[in-house]
Amino acid sequence: MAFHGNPLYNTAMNQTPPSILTDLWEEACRSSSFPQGEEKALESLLFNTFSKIARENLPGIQKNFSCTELALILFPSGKEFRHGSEGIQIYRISRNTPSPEVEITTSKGPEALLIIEGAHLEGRIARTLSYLPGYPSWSQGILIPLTGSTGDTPEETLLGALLVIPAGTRETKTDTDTDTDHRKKLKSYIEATLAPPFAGLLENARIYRHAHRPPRIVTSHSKPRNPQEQNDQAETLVGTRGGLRNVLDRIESVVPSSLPVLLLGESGTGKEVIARRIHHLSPRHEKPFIRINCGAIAPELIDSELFGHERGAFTGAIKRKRGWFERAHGGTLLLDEVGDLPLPAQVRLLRVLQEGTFERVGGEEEISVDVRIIAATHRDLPGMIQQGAFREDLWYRLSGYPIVIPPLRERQQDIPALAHHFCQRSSRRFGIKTQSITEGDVDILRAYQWPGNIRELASVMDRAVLLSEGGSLDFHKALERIVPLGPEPSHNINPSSGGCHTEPLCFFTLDEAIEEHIRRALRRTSGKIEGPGGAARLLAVNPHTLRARMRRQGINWNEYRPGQTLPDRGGTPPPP
Ligand SMILES: Nc1ncnc2c1ncn2[C@@H]1O[C@H](COP(=O)(O)OP(=O)(O)OP(=O)(O)O)[C@@H](O)[C@H]1O
Repeated sequence: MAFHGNPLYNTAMNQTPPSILTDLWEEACRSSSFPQGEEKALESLLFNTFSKIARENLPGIQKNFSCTELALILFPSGKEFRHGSEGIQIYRISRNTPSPEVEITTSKGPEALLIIEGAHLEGRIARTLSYLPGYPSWSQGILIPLTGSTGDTPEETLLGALLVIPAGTRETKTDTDTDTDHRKKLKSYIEATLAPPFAGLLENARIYRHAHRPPRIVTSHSKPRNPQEQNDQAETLVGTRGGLRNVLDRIESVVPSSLPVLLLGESGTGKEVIARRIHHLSPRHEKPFIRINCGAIAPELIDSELFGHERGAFTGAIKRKRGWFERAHGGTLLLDEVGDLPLPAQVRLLRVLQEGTFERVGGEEEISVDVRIIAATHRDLPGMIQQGAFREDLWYRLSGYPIVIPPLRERQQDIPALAHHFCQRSSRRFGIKTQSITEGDVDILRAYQWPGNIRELASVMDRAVLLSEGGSLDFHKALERIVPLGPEPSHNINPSSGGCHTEPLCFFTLDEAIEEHIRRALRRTSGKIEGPGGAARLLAVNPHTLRARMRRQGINWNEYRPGQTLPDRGGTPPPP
């Protein structure tokens, strides 16, 4: 068999490269092609991602492994599925075609009763396929069932199957033992790495189709409560006709259900705004929306904050306290910076997600809650999984419906609308009437990279409006304040190296550089963190995020308050 004896291939079998999952998820989330059906998503997933996977993780796959055909078999959902095989869709992808095209076959073929009861899933799929005309040799391929949950119930449903036909299968009448062994390894490799994301993709597609099934029923719940709220929503989420359109489509699809949602995006891209939007549009909108910044709670208090505690559970627990899960009952809980959750809390969270139950700290009573979880993070969770800092099972639970929010630099079409929005907001806030934004201004804003994303744009606009004193806006000036053109001599000189201009002698680690940058901001703001003139605005980050970061890096804001003794390091950067 083609992949026979390739040591690199065997190495790849033993690992689950997280980049594969990330690539697939990102591709699946970014793809706006679900409305047109899965074929487009498949095209990009299979031909871009699968070949990337092959290139990066299974060296030699093209020469040696070469699967001749890949097929995705989709089963009709729910009741329809139980009544027969009509409606099975088969997406055949042949790698031998010079310019690959996805061939779609919809089976109107013979009725074949297929009831999924968990056991012998694969045998049943294979049997059903054998009824379909034209694919006699498929039974020799590697069949991976793709299961997921398409509704609010945790029950697993068969969504489809992935069929990989290794080269030579058609010609080979009988497999040798070694071949079978390799096929088994290949199967478990695909199962571990590809099946979950593919199942997620299909689940997403189904939810999307379900939500867009004509005629659409709009319940009174899903309408905004009053015109004011409608205005608020329209005002807070800018970009819905531009770069956020795909995100909006995905939000619309998920709001009717209670599926957990995972918001992925850099800091300041609007994850919290989007989480609020999901809540407001959902049937839960009259119940609480609670946001918790997981990174801002001291690790020893996390359990008690999330799940509550009983009186006397620990020193200082003078009375029973309900945790955030209980308080959010019926509503939505945003777990912001979920990557900062310590591992023991991750275990408890997993249990709530799986069973909907937990106990208060120091308590025995089992409490059940009905809470929609939205998790958000700017961190690389798959990377953290590999380092053992984030549980893989929790990642799968949370990422049932991932939404990737693109950074501002990748959605420049939103810049004019956002700039106008924030210009009006800043003018109102400071009572300063400015001249309007010109095309030249927009060009300047477009040329900037926005590492702090929309939060940074908002604070640049605050600065531009303040500096304008009622005249024209000067974005060169407003941006200069954030990106100083030259180094600040007193802070950027490393005494041990004789200066920072000789790069290799004063190359700080990223953590050191971040720490020093935060300290500089605190020096400027005299220890003020939040609000106008605070370090969070200067750094264009959320104050909670900044506090969490400071705690992690052992920075005490108090040291920078007037009248306090300055820390030893003063203006000196950390040693290289
Ligand atoms: N699409 C948008 N339209 C209008 N304002 C937005 C939009 N996205 C973000 N903002 C504004 O940008 C700021 C940052 O947004 P938000 O706090 O939601 O970002 P985040 O991704 O959750 O950041 P972090 O990861 O640092 O917590 C907020 O003031 C928010 O109102």
